[in-house]
Amino acid sequence: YTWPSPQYDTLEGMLYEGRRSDGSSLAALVHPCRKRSGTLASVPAEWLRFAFHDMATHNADDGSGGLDGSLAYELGRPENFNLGLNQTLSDFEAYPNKYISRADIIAIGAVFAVSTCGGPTIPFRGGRIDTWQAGGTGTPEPQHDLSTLTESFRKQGFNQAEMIKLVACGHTMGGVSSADFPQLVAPDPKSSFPVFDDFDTTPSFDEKVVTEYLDGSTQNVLVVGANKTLVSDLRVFQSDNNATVQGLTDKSVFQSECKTMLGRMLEVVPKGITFTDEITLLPAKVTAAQLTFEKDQMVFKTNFRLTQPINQTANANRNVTLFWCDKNGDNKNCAGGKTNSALPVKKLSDDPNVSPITLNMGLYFINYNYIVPIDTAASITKFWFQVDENDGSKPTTYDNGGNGYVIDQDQVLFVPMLSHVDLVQNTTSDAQTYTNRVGDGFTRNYKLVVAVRDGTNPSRVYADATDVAIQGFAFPLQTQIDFTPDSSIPSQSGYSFYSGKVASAGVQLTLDVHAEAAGQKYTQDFMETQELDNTPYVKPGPVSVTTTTKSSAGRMAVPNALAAAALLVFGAAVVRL
Ligand code: HEM
Repeated sequence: YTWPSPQYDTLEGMLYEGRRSDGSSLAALVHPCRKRSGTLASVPAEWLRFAFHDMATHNADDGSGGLDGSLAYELGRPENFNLGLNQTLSDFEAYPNKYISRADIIAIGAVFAVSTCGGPTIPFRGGRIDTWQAGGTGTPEPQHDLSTLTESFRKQGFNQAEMIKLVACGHTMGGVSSADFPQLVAPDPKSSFPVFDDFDTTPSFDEKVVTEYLDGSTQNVLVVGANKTLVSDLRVFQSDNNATVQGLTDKSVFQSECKTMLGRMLEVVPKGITFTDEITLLPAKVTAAQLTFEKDQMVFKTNFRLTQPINQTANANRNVTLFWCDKNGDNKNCAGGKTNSALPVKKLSDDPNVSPITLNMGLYFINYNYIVPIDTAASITKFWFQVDENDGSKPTTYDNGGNGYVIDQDQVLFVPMLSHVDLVQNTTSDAQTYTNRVGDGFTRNYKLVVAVRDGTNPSRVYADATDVAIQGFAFPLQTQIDFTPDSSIPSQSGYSFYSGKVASAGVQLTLDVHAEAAGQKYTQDFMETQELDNTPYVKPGPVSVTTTTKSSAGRMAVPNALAAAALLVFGAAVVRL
């Protein structure tokens, strides 16, 4: 792993922090093994079933279908009539973006669902690609006979024993609803909510579905229901004389078989898709690195995330220091032996419940936030971190494998604090000009500002704008915005400002900002727009400049401790002005 790996970084964040960067949490919708308010339906069961039904239209014979988000357009089919599937769709709407497809969100949802209810942690790889239309058919239904069911699973890529395992692993959570199958579950005339008959006696992800079936105590209506046409679990489980289910009664075998089978299920995708590597937790992670302007000052903002075992507090004496080198001038790339450094402006500890996956690993996160002023003439070329526990042990340097975390350009910079969004109802004439909107929602009208470094002389300043997080999984926004010089914003410290406009019905617009100049293209990738001029302003922290006596250019000779005698420490104002 080398930073930046934007797709990996984004998927890792969603999986292990369970939320978008603005804090909006996907994991909190399902964790801890939640029931929905009102219906008291099992949210994890609904999410797991959603993944199964999206996948189930895969056809191994021609490689079509699979986990591709097509279920969003198939909810009108009888096999998908279910309130839970519709609610799950709206649970997921706000989370996909340029780097996390809707289908990846569906898979992550299934991983969370299993894990938060005591099931195994299913390994996750990303890279699924979305479709924006309904796909083929073939989802199994309870009235299907055994050969139809077996054929349906064969097309999904599973043999008979695997079918049995998958059904057992799926039907350990949730149950059958009187709203959908009144022939199996009698509605309660006194209640406005449907009645759920659970598949087994526990809401958790466990082997009870199998052991209760085998010991004859099961209340699973797909086994013991009065309507014998609809008892598909009985047909499936006994199709090999119970041999496969008998192999699933042990707790740890059930967990490990389901980990394998559900892991495979989540990787049934249309042909031609290349998965990422398995997304494993990054023990030390740089997030939200951005060079921008805030209140007439160029600033560099970033966050450094460390893990901490639950039940252990982080060492209170620990110093986590951000270091960086100038990009221009005498001290270019720290060649003059001078290194800039700063301590965090904020330290935030995450709740261990941030994601069921991280919780199950026994970890939580500590985030060190940095905001430092950058002199525009000197600018910044790369940064790194040093963690000093101040307990006599050697400090640890995190420098991206030796090269530092490189900021590859300062020619074009997105300026969230000067950008603005207005939320307008779709009925207003302003929104009518925007064709890609959903009937009943809102449109966000954005005014976006970028700073262009003087001397760049761009022939074009523009952004690729993407918004996939749209209500009802409407066709996503993928468009280009042109930016033009904006004389209403005074230029400052060698930068001039450009602005552009876009409208989106979604809630997660991101921008890849570009400036083209003299055959060069400068890009700031994946800039988020959730906070814009509502970004809370935090004054940049003080900067120190440390001078090392022996600094070999190119190699990062990090001073051992800021307090070491050889170092000269100044306040920012002293050094920079
Ligand atoms: C023979 C294949 C299958 C059939 C015929 C089948 C049928 C059903 C039926 C009729 C329901 C009740 C739905 C309702 O009340 O609206 C249900 C629920 C459920 N199914 Fe399946 N299913 C099959 C396989 C699977 C698989 C392979 C999984 C996942 C791995 C799965 C996961 C679930 C879950 C989690 C629920 C509970 C949903 C809730 O409580 O909201 N099913 N299934």
